[in-house]
Formats: sequence, C-alpha cells, structure tokens
Amino acid sequence: MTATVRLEPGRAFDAGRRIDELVRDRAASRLFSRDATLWGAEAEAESSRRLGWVDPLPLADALVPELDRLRERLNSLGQDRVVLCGMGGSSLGPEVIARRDDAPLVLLDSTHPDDVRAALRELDRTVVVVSSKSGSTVETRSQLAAFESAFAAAGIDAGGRVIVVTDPDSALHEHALQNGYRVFLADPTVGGRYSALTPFGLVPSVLAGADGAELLDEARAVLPALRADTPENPAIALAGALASRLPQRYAALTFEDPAKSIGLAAWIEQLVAESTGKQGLGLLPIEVPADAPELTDGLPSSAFAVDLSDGRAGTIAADETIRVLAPLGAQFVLWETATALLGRLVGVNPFDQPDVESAKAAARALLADAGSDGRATPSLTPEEVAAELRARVEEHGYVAIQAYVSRAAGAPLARLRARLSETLRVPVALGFGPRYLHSTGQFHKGGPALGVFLQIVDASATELAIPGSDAGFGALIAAQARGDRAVLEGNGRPVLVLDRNDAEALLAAW
Ligand SMILES: O=P(O)(O)OC[C@H]1O[C@H](O)[C@H](O)[C@@H](O)[C@@H]1O
Repeated sequence: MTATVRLEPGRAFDAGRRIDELVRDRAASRLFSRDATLWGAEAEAESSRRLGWVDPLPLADALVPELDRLRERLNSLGQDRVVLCGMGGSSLGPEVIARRDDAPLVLLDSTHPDDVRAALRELDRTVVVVSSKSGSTVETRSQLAAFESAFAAAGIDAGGRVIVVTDPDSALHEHALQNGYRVFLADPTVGGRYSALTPFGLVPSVLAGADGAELLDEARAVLPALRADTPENPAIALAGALASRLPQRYAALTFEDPAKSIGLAAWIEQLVAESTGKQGLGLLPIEVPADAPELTDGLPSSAFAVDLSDGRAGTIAADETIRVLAPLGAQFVLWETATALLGRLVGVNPFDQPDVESAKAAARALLADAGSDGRATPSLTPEEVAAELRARVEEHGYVAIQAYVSRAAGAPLARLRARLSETLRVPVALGFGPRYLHSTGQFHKGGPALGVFLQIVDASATELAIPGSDAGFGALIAAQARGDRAVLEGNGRPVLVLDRNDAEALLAAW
C-alpha cells in the first residue's frame, strides 16, 4: 500500500525530546478519546466543547450524497454559479477543496465594495451559500443582506437561492427559518478552523462540483495512524518538528506546487496561527510562492520552510524544510491533530482566539462613531514608509502587509512583498483585510511582538450601501483597518499606513 502521509523533516529539526514528551503523555490517544485536560485547567472549559472534529466521518459520510443530489437538482434548474459568503474557518477550508478539484466556487470573504459588487453578478444562475458558525459575523451578515436586496431587485425569490450553514440556534439559523432558506446545521463542538470536513467545508465546495467522497476517503485512510502513541504517528512527528525550532524560528514559510497552488498554505495559516499565536507565543505560517526570495536567497534567522509541493518546487533549504506529502483529506486531519498537539507543547489553548474579538470590538465602536470622516485614515508618504521600515524592522522580526484593497488589486502587492523580503532579509506576510483578521490576525496581535505592520488602505473606493445599515461596505472596511490598527498599537506593535495608490511608488522608491 502506498503511504498516505510522508513527512520528511530536514536535519535541523531535532524533534526527539518533544516527540518523546507526546508519546510518554499518550497525548494522541487521549486527544482522540476527547480528553479535555490536555491543555491545562484554564483551557478546559473551552476544550471540552471543541473536540468534535476528531471523529468527522460519520456525519460527513451521510452529508456528501445529499449534497451531490442537491447539486444535480440546482444544475437542472440552471443554477450553476455557487457563491460562498463566509470568513476564516467558514471559507478557507471550502476554498481549498474547491480549488483542488477545479470546482468554480466564487468566494466572497471581503468587505471591499468592488469585491462585493463583483460577486453580485449573474444572479439568474447564482446560488449563495452563507456560512457562519456564530451566525453574527459582520462581514457575512452584510454580504447576505447585499444578496437579499440584489435578488429582490432582480425579482428573484431569495428563498430558493440562499443556503445557510450555521450552528443550531444561531441568529443566522433563526433568520434562515424566518425566510425559508435551506439550512445545513453544523456540530457546535467543532470550532471554525477545525471544520474543513464538516458542513462548513463540504456544502459550498461539493455544491460547486468538488468530489466530497474522495476527500473523506483520503482522511479515512490516515485517521488510524494519527491516534497512535508512537513516534511514527505523523501528527506527533509534525508537532514535534514544528515545536523544535521555537521560539527562535517562529515563521514557517509554507509553499505549494507552483503549477497548482490550491490555498492549502492559507488554510494552514489560519489553523496554526490562530491556534498558537497568543500570550506572546506561537508559530506563524506564512504562505509564500515557491520562488520567494526568503526561500531562494537563504532563510532568515527567524524562519524555516514547509514544502507542500510534492517535490515539484525543487529542493529548497533542505535542512530547514519539513516536507509534508499527503492528499488533501489527509492533510486536513494531519494538520488539525498536529496543531492541537502543538498547542500542548507550546503551552496555549489551541481552541480560543482572544485577540480577534478585540479588533472586532474596536471596528464596531469606530463604525458607530465614525460620522462623516468614517473613511479617513492618515497615511504616510512612500518615502516615509520606506524609511520607517528600514529603521524599525529587526533582524529577528517580520513584516506583515495588511491590504484592505480589492483582491483584484493584489498583483503589485505580491511584488512589494517579494521586494521587501529580498532587501530587509526577513519573512514578509501578505494578507488581505478583513480576510486575515480571521486568520493570522490573532498571531499578529497576540503572538511574539516581533512584527512591523504595513497597512494598505483604499480611500478612493466607490461606496456600496449595506442594506439595513447606516454604514456602507467602504466605511466598514475602513473601520476594520482602523480597529485592527488601534489594537496593534495598543499592544505596542508599530503600524505604518500607506494609501493603495502609493504602493507602486513605494516599490519604486525602495
Ligand atoms: O463562522 P463564523 O462564526 O462567522 O466565524 C468566522 C471566523 O470568525 C472569527 O474571526 C474567528 O476567529 C475565526 O476562527 C472564525 O473562523
């Protein structure tokens, strides 16, 4: 039988001690028997409600045939364009599943007015999946309101076009029942970032055409090995390797096959950064292209590499690279298990996200307060940003570009990312706001205070109303940027603000 997981940590990973610790404590078998004491007494209230993901297959196996039938019915009605409204764990998993199978899922995880407008097209053939565990996430509820209003304006009954994925009794569940939307209820004992093999991962991706049954078989093949209290358990080996380079090497530069990147690195970013980046500790995966300067010019002292490319990206910094070769369904359960074990090794609760809520609260307050200058953000000149970056970035630090711009405007930012890492010789993350707020945002605010943050804002976007709200999407995204900045600065972390139109100039001035 061919191996379902191949894990090859390079020579620099001296993981023996951390692996022995997990084996001796029987951490894997205890995790799979849902032992909530693994992360200490303080975490127990949360962890006792968050371990449903260790046994995802019974529910998932029953769900996939139902989704296959629903997809056929929708297609027979000419409804073949599936849009997903959702943030963080409610969108990163289905995005990867759909991209792996080339299923044309349209993902809306932005509040930029241009991105929302782009999703509101071709309504006659559109079905909208609205996914939120809590049912109250402002981005998702605002996107839903925009679709409801657009369907009404087009004379289309939203009742047959909106499909909701949420936890039982959430505000969104109630709203769906009132409006006659089809609902898929999720298991409340599975947190968002561990939900790839639940209705959150499966409903949008399978409706868009992904092969759910194959994905589940891939997970099924590896699950027994993940429960074993042995050094050969790939989740124990992975957790041990990741922990062995901490705290010195806290940045995991994660790259995929250049010929087919499916977003697995972005899913890993959320899972690991949000689970471990707190109390000044943690590991930050950074999604980078296989030809990133950090990889090809010699790794920064704060980084190691994670190769998901199945060898297709060539050999990069072999000693400091962990190669993880597995099909997608196996990758999901492997990384979930390894992350929960890593939480134990780092000494944090891998199921909460304390610093995400603080930025949400700040954005809410700013939105309520903003008045006429709700979209105004002071920004620096490109020359000032360049000087500040050179002065503030330390050898052991990192830079995070946090771009509150339309995803369609991302290409120059990818070039800026490469240029900054090449010259500053530190890892550089590129995240789009508000998407990253539900992912690496936890680490940036709660992990080690080593980052310098470059916010790129777009003051000139054409406003788009949020139906039922006084604020528009443009005001919302501006408040989200300012709210996150306020919390970062409150935690003593430097934030530089640059207008989107000056990003090219920064590149030129560099
Ligand atoms: O699914 P929802 O309740 O809308 O939550 C979406 C996201 O929101 C928060 O930011 C959490 O930090 C994420 O872990 C979560 O995935």
